[in-house]
Amino acid sequence: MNLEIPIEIKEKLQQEAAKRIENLPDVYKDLIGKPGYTAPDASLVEDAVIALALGKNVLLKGPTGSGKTKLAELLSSLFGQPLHQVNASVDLDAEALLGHKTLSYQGGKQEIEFIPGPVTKAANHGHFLYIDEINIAKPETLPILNGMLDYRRTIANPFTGEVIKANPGFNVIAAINEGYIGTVPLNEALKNRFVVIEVPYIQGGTLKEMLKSQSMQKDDAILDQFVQLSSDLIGQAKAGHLSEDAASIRALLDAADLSVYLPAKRAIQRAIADKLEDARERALVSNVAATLFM
Ligand SMILES: Nc1ncnc2c1ncn2[C@@H]1O[C@H](COP(=O)(O)OP(=O)(O)OP(=O)(O)O)[C@@H](O)[C@H]1O
Repeated sequence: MNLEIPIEIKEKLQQEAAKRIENLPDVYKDLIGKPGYTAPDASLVEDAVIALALGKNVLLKGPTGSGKTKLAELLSSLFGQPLHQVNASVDLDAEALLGHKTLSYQGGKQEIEFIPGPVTKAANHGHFLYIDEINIAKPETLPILNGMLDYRRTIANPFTGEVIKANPGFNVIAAINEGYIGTVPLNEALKNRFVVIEVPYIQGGTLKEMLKSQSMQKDDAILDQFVQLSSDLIGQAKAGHLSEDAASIRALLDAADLSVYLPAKRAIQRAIADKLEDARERALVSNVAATLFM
């Protein structure tokens, strides 16, 4: 079976992308190749920009696949700053944040060299730091960052004995996915150092616009059905019948893309239902899909 994207679709996508890029102000041009973030309302981006401009740390709080990483990329590009990223995990330790020592050979001589990690690089260069899934990290790891997150904007580097000082332009964005399995409530002292921006799943007309620009599915009526599917899945998740992941926009985009080549119900089964652990949840997603798609 030939799964090559039809040339007309590729060309159309390229033309649309070129048109959008042409109309962008310069600061957005860093986003070329990465479709940007679509906000549920203008105040969300505006509040985050103001908080960052005032030197506050911003905590993006929202369910999986709600666009937190896209928003962090947009914010750093609006400030014209590169983004250094930490993907938190239970194994996250001081070395993964600050850097590590290694042996190097200079002119035949062995030396100990410090390789800076994302926090050190962002602080030294006055860039943005993005800590994704910050509430998955072990609670004892993150207090290392406290000094960097408050007015001191410095921390002692335990590996070199030097002080790491944040240069102007340094900003911190973190993301949490509250209630997700494996996460722990964020330590109060840490949470206290952030301004919180809620990042919900986009809905209705905003979701349709985003799907139109990011999905390969271009059929207006089918996109409307996907928007309705999203709303129904969010409703079921809110009522406690489905886990929040089922309503992820990331999974919805996958389903919409697949629906160009597969019947929509099968696309939804592959991209959304089959990811769920619980058989009843899988059946519920299939039933919701069956009410909307033939
Ligand atoms: N509001 C939005 N604007 C633009 N794209 C979005 C939006 N919401 C979701 N997406 C799309 O959904 C996918 C997931 O987005 P992203 O990785 O930013 O989510 P996330 O909230 O960081 O997810 P996670 O919590 O799983 O890390 C991306 O392909 C992105 O393009």
